[in-house]
Amino acid sequence: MAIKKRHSRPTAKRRRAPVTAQGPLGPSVTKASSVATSDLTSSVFQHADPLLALKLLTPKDAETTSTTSSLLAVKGSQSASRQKSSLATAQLIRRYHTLNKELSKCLTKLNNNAGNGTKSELSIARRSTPDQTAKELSRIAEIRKEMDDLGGLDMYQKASTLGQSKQRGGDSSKWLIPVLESCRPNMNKKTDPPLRLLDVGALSPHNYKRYSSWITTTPIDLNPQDPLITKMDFLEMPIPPKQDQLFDIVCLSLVVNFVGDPAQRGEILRRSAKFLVPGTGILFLVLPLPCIQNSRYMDHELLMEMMASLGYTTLVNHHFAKKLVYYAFQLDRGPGSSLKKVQPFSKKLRHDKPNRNK
Ligand SMILES: C[S@@+](CC[C@H](N)C(=O)[O-])C[C@H]1O[C@@H](n2cnc3c(N)ncnc32)[C@H](O)[C@@H]1O
Repeated sequence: MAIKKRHSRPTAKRRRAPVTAQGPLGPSVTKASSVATSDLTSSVFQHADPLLALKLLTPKDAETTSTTSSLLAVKGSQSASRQKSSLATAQLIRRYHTLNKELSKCLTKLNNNAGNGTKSELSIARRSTPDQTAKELSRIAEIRKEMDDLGGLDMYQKASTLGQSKQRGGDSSKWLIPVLESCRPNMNKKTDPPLRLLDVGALSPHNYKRYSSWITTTPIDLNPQDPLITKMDFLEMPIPPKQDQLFDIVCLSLVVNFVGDPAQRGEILRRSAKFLVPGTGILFLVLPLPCIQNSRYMDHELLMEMMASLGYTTLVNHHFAKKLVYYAFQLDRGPGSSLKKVQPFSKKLRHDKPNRNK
């Protein structure tokens, strides 16, 4: 189904935003076994189950979410000093993303080798030798070590917080607010029930605080940087069982691109629809501009098709800024209507240009 464009672009006021955090949702985090990482002994590599071997390679005190985000949330065990220059923070963020993606690829391969992949993945995996598995494990240990040396997820988040500081242009909520206002022109912000916003991957619990009279926020993150943020993996967050527990807004600001595994990226988008009120719910999606404008495989039109297949048939608004792209989609699926099985979108070359990202 084609996406309809609804509103013209609002004039976003440049404000830093803040909010009300809601109660705990119940963490879904497990600790991985605490065995030294650097000790890559051949006995580990010879382990019959590569996933078990991987656990043995998990750094001491590393925190992981259970299955879905697997071992991506490596927490820095060393206190690296806070990087101040914007170049340094940008470099750190970029390197962390690259490592995260490579780590996901290695983990997927191992998972397939352990017999947990799809049919076609498994047939490829069956051809991999113990040597290849050992190589994979060794590379995973190297990646983890580098992530840890960088300061882990914690340092990545601190760098990202710097990236959203006032001096660097503020956080992305300032674009969303006028969009929400345009969606609810008749809302009485003082007397109407507040809009419920789920902020996934929140670095601060205060992004919408300024609007707390009409927006109530539930901030969650894999590794909360503030006690008001609930420690929660969105991929494991229980889907609200009742209609009146659904959210009016789900915010995925720079979260989808953070996730290294393409299947998990898709799952995050697919899941978002299950948390929203059908008919009025808004998905706020923020991505780095190159993900849409400089990719060989993805562009604005394909994203529209994918989102429409999930029920997001109205593009309420979008904005291509210098570095980021902002989307507000409305979940149009009516109450009670079930989604047809979504056809998979296979990886197809759309822009065969040498300077485009792979
Ligand atoms: C680049 S930061 C984005 C922060 C903020 N939303 C912003 O716009 O600046 C990505 C955050 O997403 C979080 N994240 C990634 N996957 C997640 C998941 N499955 N559940 C919850 N948080 C997740 C990471 O822990 C990280 O803090």
